[in-house]
Amino acid sequence: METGFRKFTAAIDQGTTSTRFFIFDERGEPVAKHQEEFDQIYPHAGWVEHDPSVLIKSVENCIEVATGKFVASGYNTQDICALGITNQRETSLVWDIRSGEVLYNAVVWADSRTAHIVRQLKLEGAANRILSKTGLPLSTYPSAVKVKWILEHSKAARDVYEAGYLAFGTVDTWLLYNLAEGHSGERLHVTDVTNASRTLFFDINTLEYDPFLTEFFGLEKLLLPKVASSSNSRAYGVLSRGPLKGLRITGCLGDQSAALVGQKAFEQGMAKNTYGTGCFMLYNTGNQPVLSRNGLLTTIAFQFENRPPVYALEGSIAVAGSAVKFLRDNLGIIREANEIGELAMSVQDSGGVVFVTAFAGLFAPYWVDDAQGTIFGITNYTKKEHICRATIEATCFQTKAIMDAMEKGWYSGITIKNLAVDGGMSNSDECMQLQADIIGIDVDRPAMRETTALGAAIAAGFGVKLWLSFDDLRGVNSRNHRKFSAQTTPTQRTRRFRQWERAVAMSKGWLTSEDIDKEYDD
Ligand SMILES: Nc1ncnc2c1ncn2[C@@H]1O[C@H](COP(=O)(O)OP(=O)(O)O)[C@@H](O)[C@H]1O
Ligand SMILES: O=P(O)(O)OC[C@H](O)CO
Repeated sequence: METGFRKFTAAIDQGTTSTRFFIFDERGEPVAKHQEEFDQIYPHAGWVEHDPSVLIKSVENCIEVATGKFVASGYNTQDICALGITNQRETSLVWDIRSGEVLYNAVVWADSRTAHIVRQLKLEGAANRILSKTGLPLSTYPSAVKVKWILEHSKAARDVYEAGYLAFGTVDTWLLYNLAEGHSGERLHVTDVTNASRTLFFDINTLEYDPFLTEFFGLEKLLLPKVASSSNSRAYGVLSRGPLKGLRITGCLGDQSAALVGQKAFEQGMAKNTYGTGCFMLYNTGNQPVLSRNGLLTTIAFQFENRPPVYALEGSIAVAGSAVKFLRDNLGIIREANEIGELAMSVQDSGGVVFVTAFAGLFAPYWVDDAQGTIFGITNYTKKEHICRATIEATCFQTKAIMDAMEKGWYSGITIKNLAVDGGMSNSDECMQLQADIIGIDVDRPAMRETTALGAAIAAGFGVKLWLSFDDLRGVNSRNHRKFSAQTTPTQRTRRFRQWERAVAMSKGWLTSEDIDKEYDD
């Protein structure tokens, strides 16, 4: 049994596929955790929703079970000094601020039902202005278009909007609204700068909502959450129920930002790549937002209290672990996600198969709405092992395309010397070896790969002054990194990547404008 006074930090990690709760010690080692996968709702092709009440329930369960384990190990909950929240970004919810009644399922970031709205909005010629304010392209990915769709299709939401009571939130805001309260017992409607920077309502230069943007989307009456720094001693209140009731919440940030913090990539020039449901590379550009001309996003990486924001260039891949899940749940090629690596490596190569996993168009650096998942190069020789390999390679090739886009940009003189990785798919040695083989630089994986949750816990720890400077984190999550080095020649890499690029080019234009404009009944 552990004795003695220790300071623990806790983190809720509400991801796309699962929810987790962690309690970390001061070296960033998890001492208790619980994780639950929850149902994805796919009402039509390209649509993805989450049940808002399931999100809350899964967080409550995870807190309850992990806290039970913590106490059973002899620890005292009084020694947990702060809680951080991190979440899938862009996923959008609306509710009646008077009653808390939710008015539609959460429309998930990867959902592409808004392709027709985006096509129309692009015709208005404001895309460049929007990009320079928000760092985001007009696409199906950010929140604004999802909310616009909800208002066009849900009478209940529209009525509450017209009456001026429709609250909007990303998942962090939704959780804080339901599971927390302010220091005077008030209900919270709050978010952090990183989540706000994914909505298309927020100007990342001024750190304020921009009326031009809400007007552009026709959403002037929407109630937007207050925006606070990612590490903040007061804005996020305390937990209002459960075994950790009263625990201060002093960290809140989007999951990709949290992973950057968890990897301790605090300085300009540091980058990380997180292989979760999707895969997201963030490159720290310091205190200046840098706009990309090569299909990357500009985002707020994090902002600690009383400090200026830190920005990042981001390469977002919509489908990574979700393609592994697709092989498991839809095709039945594997029974468990962790089988894919071994199967992929049991063949010498993909046997000429290239899988463009554009389940809902392609994100960075391509931004193609009219692509759909396409498998090229199938022959009589093709076995499921080749498909497994091509599935992993799809994420690895997109990662290479993003690295190229970052390095090609004249704006920052970026060279990435090694790639810090984490997230579900990074658990597979085989996936990480294939990644190194495709990019030709070292892949660096920490032993403790729950960096997203750790990043939220670090933000929370700063909010209660557990740590005062980034130097204080020297001992946190620094043990046992593993390096994967390329076992390919430059010629092999170039040849394989060209084949991938050819496949991407051929997958474009599969959906016609008629397909895109097709509306389903709600
Ligand atoms: N050993 C593995 N090999 C390949 N993919 C994996 C492995 N373990 C998990 N995954 C994939 O990683 C994803 C989950 O990663 P995670 O970081 O938990 O995602 P999220 O935060 O989006 O919920 C799943 O889609 C799963 O298919
Ligand atoms: O659930 P993840 O980890 O793939 O992350 C989702 C992203 O935040 C979406 O932008």
